[in-house]
Amino acid sequence: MSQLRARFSLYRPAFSLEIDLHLPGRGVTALFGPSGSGKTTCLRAIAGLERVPGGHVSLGEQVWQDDRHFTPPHQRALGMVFQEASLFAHLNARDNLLFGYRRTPAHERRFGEEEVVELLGIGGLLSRKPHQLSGGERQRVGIGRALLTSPQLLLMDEPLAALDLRRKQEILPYLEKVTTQLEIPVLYVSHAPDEVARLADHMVVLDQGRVLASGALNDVLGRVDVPAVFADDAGTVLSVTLTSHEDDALSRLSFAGGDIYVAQQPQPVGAQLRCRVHARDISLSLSAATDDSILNRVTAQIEALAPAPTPGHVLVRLNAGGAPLLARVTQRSARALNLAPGMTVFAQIKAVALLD
Ligand SMILES: Nc1ncnc2c1ncn2[C@@H]1O[C@H](COP(=O)(O)OP(=O)(O)OP(=O)(O)O)[C@@H](O)[C@H]1O
Repeated sequence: MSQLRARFSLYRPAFSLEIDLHLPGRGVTALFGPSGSGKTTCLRAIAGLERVPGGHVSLGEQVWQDDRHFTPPHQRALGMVFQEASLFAHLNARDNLLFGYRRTPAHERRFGEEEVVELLGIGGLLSRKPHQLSGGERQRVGIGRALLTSPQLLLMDEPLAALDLRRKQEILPYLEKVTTQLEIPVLYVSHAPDEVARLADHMVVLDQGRVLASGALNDVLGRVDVPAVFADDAGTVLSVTLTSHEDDALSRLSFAGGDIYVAQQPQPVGAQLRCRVHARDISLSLSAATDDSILNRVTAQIEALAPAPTPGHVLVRLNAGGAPLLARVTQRSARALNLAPGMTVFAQIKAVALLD
């Protein structure tokens, strides 16, 4: 597995970036942070588009930059996808797709045209010029073009940011297919926590040019010391199994920490799903009170507490059968209940968003 290693510093008059990352050579790593935190600059430096003297960038055995050596961007085995797919206006979708493919030596080609066309569902679009495509379709062709250069790393800079919500929903399943079916690591820039929760396996949090956290998605999402960047969206992702469809229009989702009931889901029993649980949707209780209308309640241990970004609140990290959960409660309630690490509590889950 080719690990991505990036270590460099970059100085501008009003901004500096300090990067020292070891990233997994598989799956999707989200590079997350507020506007201006340095995400795009970091990606550009990895691509070689931004000069970072003294830095080191390598993918597995391939050293793209070190003290003695600098591989120019076009010789790095990487594909880039930006917010707007910059397709060649005079070429139809197929010729755009094949642009990089034809320039890639046959023995270096990893994916074929048919495979990529099918994966991205763009078979019906091939004869169209870019202006005859919707924004989402253009983006799918742009992703296809990047893939057909047979990259060993895909860099995506907010590929969905220019699309409205409907188009985003339309393209997300294709992105998921690309990232799960092709064995190609993806570094994915986003400032949308829900997008990250849906797509990423690994996460790096940048703030003001510094790496605040880097690790497995839930380890980072579950940290109580970095949520200022998540603001109101703090929360974790649960991996669950759909274990029954109930006769009152609910489906049961099970994980090691317990069961959760949600509105009936279309997937069959046995399906593996991911769901997002926001800290703002979990309240805590010391007893398993059943005289309220809350349907979902799991037992959990408190692992850590820290001030939440919202005034007057604390974030509580919980362990529910090994799964991390975050709860946001008022400081007043935390004091009244004497919440402390090691305590067993009942986490009442008011809402769950299915990601699949
Ligand atoms: N060419 C440039 N010259 C000088 N400063 C720049 C240049 N490009 C970006 N910056 C500054 O560098 C900082 C980081 O910018 P960058 O685009 O990497 O942030 P970002 O996290 O990708 O932001 P966004 O989410 O808004 O795209 C910002 O303060 C920005 O104003």
